[in-house]
Amino acid sequence: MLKIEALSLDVSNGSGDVSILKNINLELESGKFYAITGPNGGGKTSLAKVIMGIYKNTSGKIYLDDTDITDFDITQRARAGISYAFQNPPRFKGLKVKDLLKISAGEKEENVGSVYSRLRAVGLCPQDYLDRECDNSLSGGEMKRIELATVLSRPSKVIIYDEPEAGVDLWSFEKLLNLINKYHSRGGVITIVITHHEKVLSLADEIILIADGEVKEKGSRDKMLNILQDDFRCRWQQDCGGDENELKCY
Ligand SMILES: Nc1ncnc2c1ncn2[C@@H]1O[C@H](COP(=O)(O)OP(=O)(O)OP(=O)(O)O)[C@@H](O)[C@H]1O
Repeated sequence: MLKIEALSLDVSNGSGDVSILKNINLELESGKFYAITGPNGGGKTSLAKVIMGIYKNTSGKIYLDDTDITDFDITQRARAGISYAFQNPPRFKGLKVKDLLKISAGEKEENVGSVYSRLRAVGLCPQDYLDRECDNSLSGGEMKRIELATVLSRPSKVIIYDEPEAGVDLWSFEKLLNLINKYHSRGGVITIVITHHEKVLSLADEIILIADGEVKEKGSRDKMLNILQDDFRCRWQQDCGGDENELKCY
C-alpha cells in the first residue's frame, strides 16, 4: 500500500510562497489501477514528483508498505520500488539507447536479446535505435516509448505514468496502453496513470480528481465518470460565460 497523509507542497515563486498541494490524503492499494485526472495546473504532476522524491513535500508523510519513506531521496525511493515515467522524459546527451536500457534494468553485462525485446515491445525497431543517443534528436514520442521500455524493464511496487498519451500517435498509444495494462495484470503493482484520456479512465479501478492542489473527489470508475462529465462541462460553460450553477463544479 502507498499511503499519503496530510501532504502539502509550497514552492517559492520569487514573490512569496505558493501552495501547490494542500492536505492530500490517499491510500492506494497494491494490485489496483488508479487514474489521476483533473484540469491543467491542478497539481497532478507535482504530486507524482513528490511521491518520486523529485520535490520535497512541505508537510505530511508518505508510507510504502508501512515504511515511512518521507525522507527517502529519489534513489532510495527507486530502490524501494517506485518508478516514474515523466510527462516530458529527460534527455541524456552522450548516452546511447542501449546503455540507458541496460542501466535501467540493472544489467551489468550487455544483454542484446533483452534490449531487443524491450524495444520491440514499445514498437521501435531495435536496429534503428540501439545506437541512437538519448538526446534531442529523438522525437517526443520516440523518447516516451524508450522511457516506457526502461520503466517496464525493472520490478516495481508503484509505477506512475505521467500522461503517457502526450506526444504519442493514437494508434501507438492504444498499443502502449495495452502494454501498461499487461504489466499491471501480472499483479502486485500499484499503477497510477496521470491522464486526460478517456481510454485510460475506462481501464482504471479508481479515479482521483485533483484540482487546485486538492483531491476533490475519488472513487470507483463508474461513479467518477459521471462526476467528471459534469465537472468538465461546468468548467467549459464557465469559461464561455455559461451558467455554472446548473452543474457541480470544483
Ligand atoms: N517549481 C514550481 N514553481 C512554481 N510553480 C510551480 C512549480 N511546479 C509547479 N508549479 C505550479 O503548480 C501548479 C500545478 O502544476 P502541475 O504541473 O502539478 O499541474 P498538472 O495538474 O500536472 O497540470 P497539467 O494537466 O497541465 O500537466 C501549476 O500552476 C504550476 O504552474
